[in-house]
Amino acid sequence: MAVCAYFILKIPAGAMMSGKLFSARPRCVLEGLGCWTQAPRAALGRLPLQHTAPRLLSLSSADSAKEPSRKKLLSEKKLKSHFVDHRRVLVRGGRGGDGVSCFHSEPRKEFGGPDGGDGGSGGHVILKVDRQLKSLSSVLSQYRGFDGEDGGSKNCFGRSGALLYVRVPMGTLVKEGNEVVADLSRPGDEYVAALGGAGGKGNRFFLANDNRAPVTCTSGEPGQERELFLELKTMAHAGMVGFPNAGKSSLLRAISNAKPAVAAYPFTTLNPHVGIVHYEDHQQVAVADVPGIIRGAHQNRGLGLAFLRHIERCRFLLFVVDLAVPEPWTQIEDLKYELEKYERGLSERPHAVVANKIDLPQARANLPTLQARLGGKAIGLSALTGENLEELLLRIKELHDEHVAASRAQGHQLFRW
Ligand SMILES: Nc1nc2c(ncn2[C@@H]2O[C@H](COP(=O)(O)OP(=O)(O)OP(=O)(O)O)[C@@H](O)[C@H]2O)c(=O)[nH]1
Ligand SMILES: [Mg+2]
Repeated sequence: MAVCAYFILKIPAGAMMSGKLFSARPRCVLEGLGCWTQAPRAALGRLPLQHTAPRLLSLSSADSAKEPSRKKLLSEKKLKSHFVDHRRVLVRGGRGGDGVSCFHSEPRKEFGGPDGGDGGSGGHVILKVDRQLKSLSSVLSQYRGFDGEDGGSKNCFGRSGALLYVRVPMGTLVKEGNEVVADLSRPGDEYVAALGGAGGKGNRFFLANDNRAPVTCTSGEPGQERELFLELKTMAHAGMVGFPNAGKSSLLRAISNAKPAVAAYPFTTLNPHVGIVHYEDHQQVAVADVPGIIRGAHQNRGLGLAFLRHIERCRFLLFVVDLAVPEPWTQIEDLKYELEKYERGLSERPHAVVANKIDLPQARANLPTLQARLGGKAIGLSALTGENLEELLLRIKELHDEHVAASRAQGHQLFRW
């Protein structure tokens, strides 16, 4: 199944304003709020709102000063045609230029000897990471490198073909057949997809003691030809997984400036969306929202699991459950089971459990049981009203900091959006 996707990356204009740890709340919800201070974790459940310094976490917003964006949002269906997360590409290196056979001749120098130059070599086709790209949609189905120029008389060598760069998004996996040949997961990564052909030799090259007038010249070689499969694995720090309608997209809208569609029917989200959460210390955490998973997704029920490739590389996960359904804790078991079916060990990544829709009475009643089952680790909140969002934000930061520390200890390069 061809999974197409599009993700929205919007960095709020207010993000760089000083004194804002986080700024992306819809105005209607938080209008009039001052700022949030970092309260002790135990007390966070009750949301103490304090209008005191120091400003650590601000949900009042730059938005309020900002004019609403007039940019028209694309529907999920349209996004599908804009965002491509896998592509088959035929790449062929440039052909080498031909060598030339000719002889030097000038007045009073009848046998000037061979002077046919070599052809230039063909240009390579190179895949190069471009951090601005977020989809493979700009990648065409075929690329042919630039040909080398033919050689010339008077020992002139042909010019080599220029390199042809194909820009791909960060997180592109290059496969040939079933074999992974390159993983372009860091900024600036390059991969030579097809080598250019060698240039041919002119007759000057064949000059030898026993052959003073060679007429032989060779033609340039064709470039390498390969069929490659590009697969995009979105690179975000956190990946949100949950059943359809759990409120993942609502949550992403609430904590970042991304605008995924929200509706009361399942499978509203068809494409991954990435939103950026901005913290006061200028840290930016990318959070990905993917389509909903249902029980049996590994047997291709619902939208299947193919889109999980977009959270495969997330450093930590957010399990989002709808607390208003009967026995919401079973959702977590089902989600973990499906993740394990997709990739072993995926469900054991560092994670947080987000119990959404706490504003509903039946949800509030379910929270103590869920907490008891999870040892008090669930974060009860409401994406709709904004209740207790800051506990989630702090937990995301905690998980991110742990990941940063672990990466530094192992000497890994950190990636930034
Ligand atoms: N009462 C209440 N409703 C919510 C809350 N969060 C989301 N909803 C509603 O739940 C419905 C589904 O929300 P979405 O954000 O689209 O859910 P989703 O998990 O992204 O769903 P899919 O994209 O289909 O997987 C919408 O009608 C939301 O308005 C909440 O905190 N409280
Ligand atoms: Mg959604």
